[in-house]
Formats: sequence, structure tokens, C-alpha cells
Amino acid sequence: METQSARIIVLGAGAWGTTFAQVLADVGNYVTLWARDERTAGAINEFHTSKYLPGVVLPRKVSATTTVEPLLSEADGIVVALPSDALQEALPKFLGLITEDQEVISLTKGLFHGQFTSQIIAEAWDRPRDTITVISGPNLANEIIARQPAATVVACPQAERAKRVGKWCDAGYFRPYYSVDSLGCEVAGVVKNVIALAVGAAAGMGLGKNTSSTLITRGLAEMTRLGLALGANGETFLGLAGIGDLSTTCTSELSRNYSFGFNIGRGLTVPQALAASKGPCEGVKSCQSVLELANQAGVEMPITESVVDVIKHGHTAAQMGERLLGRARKRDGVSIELV
Ligand SMILES: NC(=O)C1=CN([C@@H]2O[C@H](COP(=O)(O)OP(=O)(O)OC[C@H]3O[C@@H](n4cnc5c(N)ncnc54)[C@H](O)[C@@H]3O)[C@@H](O)[C@H]2O)C=CC1
Ligand SMILES: O=C(CO)COP(=O)(O)O
Repeated sequence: METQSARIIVLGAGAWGTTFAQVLADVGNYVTLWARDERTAGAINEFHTSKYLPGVVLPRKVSATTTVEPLLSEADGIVVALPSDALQEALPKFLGLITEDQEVISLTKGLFHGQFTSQIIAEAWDRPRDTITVISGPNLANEIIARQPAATVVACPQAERAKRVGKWCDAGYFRPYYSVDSLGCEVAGVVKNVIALAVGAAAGMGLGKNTSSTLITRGLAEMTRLGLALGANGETFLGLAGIGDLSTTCTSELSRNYSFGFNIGRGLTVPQALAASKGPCEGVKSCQSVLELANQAGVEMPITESVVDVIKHGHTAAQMGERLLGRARKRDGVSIELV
């Protein structure tokens, strides 16, 4: 039987990677963060601080390095916590250093050039996609670093892998639920960012809770339709990785996607809103790819379409609202036949 403590490498020493490293350390694992620059690694090793998490003192068990290659073969698990647009540059250098019996865990909620994170990792490291575990849920780093209670979904088509990884991050305040539907978790994690842009924009325009609840509910319908069309399990979208994460991201000023949308709603341009962001806005990067995926699958995603118009075609938040309200009347619900 495996002992409780595992050796885990976290690739990406930003807000979520560092927070997840603390979760893993709290459970008793040996955790090393791979940081891109010496300054970030030095701050973690010498002062137990991170510029991504102001005011936080990290556990001494969390260390960092800029040279992770020699540690990879000894690790039980490798966590990917990089922004989606960094994966294709960062991952290939580790090809051949990670074997199939090691657990690979994705925290990245992105769709880059039409590929979900697990697909990019699988290709970069030449391993089957169904060996990759996805962790996704209502998990704002700034709350979890303060050890506020939250739950998450640990999903892998190979259920035993999800169980193994779930034990590593079962910190009490951070509570794993298991699933085999990693695809559904990835779809939900990507689409909720796009919907949060729209909800944030509505709030930035001064619109109230009826508008945001309308967008969240119809956003859930969009997410579910796309997931079903791609072969995900519909239940996932009613769980923590679906409505759970959607409601967190669409209602918190801590969310970079919601805040980006808010700034668009109050009149900032896309470049201005990006410059004001406190971290990656995955919804900005993924919205076009989500729409293309939906078109290929024959799924209608009007909120996503209106977000693409804002991000790519210079539409204002007000035009986005007019467009959504001007659509033909529909039946309530999420069924793909009823779009
Ligand atoms: N912050 C949060 O609350 C949560 C974030 N996520 C997801 O986690 C992913 C990462 O987000 P954050 O940690 O918040 O971003 P962040 O901006 O705080 O950290 C990203 C880290 O990746 C590093 N990095 C960027 N490009 C790199 C490259 N080419 N090579 C090596 N390192 C590179 C940066 O230096 C930084 O340390 C995103 O996909 C996000 O959607 C998921 C759940 C919660
Ligand atoms: O995924 C997240 C919370 O679960 C973080 O959302 P943002 O990337 O919008 O900050």
C-alpha cells in the first residue's frame, strides 16, 4: 500500500500552482514548485512568500526550483498549473522524463488552438489522454490559500488514478469529489470563464442580479449543450466543476475573467482591460476556440458568440446586450435538440 506522503512537482509557481502546493503540503506531501525565474523561487525558498499571493506566508514544506528536470523521475505526481498559452512552449522540454505510472494532473482551465489542456499534455508527453487527471471546481486561489473551505472535482477516466490524486489533496478544508468525466470538467472549466466575461460586463454596465442570474443560467445551458455534444456526462455540469465553478467565477471580484468583463462593461477597451487584469484571463484566450468547437459540433452558444464579438470584433458591452435580447424566443432548458 502506498504511504500517505507523495513527492509532487508543481509546474507553474503562480497563484493557483502555489496555492495548490500549499494544499498538498498541508496533507503531508513533499512538494516542489517549478518557477520560471530565480526571483520567484528565491522568494519562496528564503522568505516563504510569493508576489502572486500578497501577504501570505507559505509553509516551509513548500520549496521551489528553476531546475526541475532532475526531480521529475523521482516524483509520484506532476501537476501542471501554467496558463494555457504557456503549455506548448513549456511542456515539450520534459518529454521522456515522465513515465505513464506517474500521475499527471492538470489545473489549467484553458482551450488553446482548439485543444483542451489534457490533450496538449498528452501530446507533449506522449501519453494517453485518459491517464491525465483534471482538477476543477469553485477554487479561487485567494480563498483557498487562506484555507477557507471549498470542494473540487478530481476527475480521471481511470478511476484509480483519481482516487490516488484525491488522497494527496484531501486537506480537510479542500475536499475532493471523484469523477471519471475529465472531459466534462474541462469543458465546464473553459466555458465558465467565457460566461463570466459576459456576467462581469453586465455588472460593469450597472445591471443587477436578474441580468446576471439570466446569463449564468443560460450560460449553464450553453456549457451543458457543448459538453453533451462532445461526449461529456450531463451530471458534471450540475456539479462542482459545472454550476459550482460557474457561480463562483461569475460572482466574485477575485475572478480575473469576471473583473475583465466588468472593466469592459464600464467602458474600457480590450487592451486596457487586459492591462488592468491581475492574472491570465483564460476566457479572452479561449472564447474564439470555444465558438469554433461549438460550430463544429452543431451547438448554438449565443452568449459565447457575443463575447467573441466583444473580444475580436470591437463590439461594446451594450451591443452585446442588444444582440442577446434580440434573439428569437426559445424554450427553457438545456436539451441540444431544443436550441
Ligand atoms: N488563480 C486561480 O484562482 C485559479 C486558476 N486556475 C487556472 O490555473 C492556470 C494558471 O493560473 P494562475 O496560477 O492564476 O496564473 P498566474 O499568472 O498567477 O501564474 C502563472 C505562472 O506560470 C508561469 N509561466 C507563464 N508562462 C510560462 C512559461 N512559458 N514557462 C514557465 N512558466 C510560465 C508564470 O511565471 C506564473 O508563475 C490558469 O489556466 C487558470 O485558469 C484554476 C483554478 C483557480
Ligand atoms: O477558476 C477559477 C476559480 O475556480 C479562477 O477564475 P479566474 O481565472 O477568472 O480568476
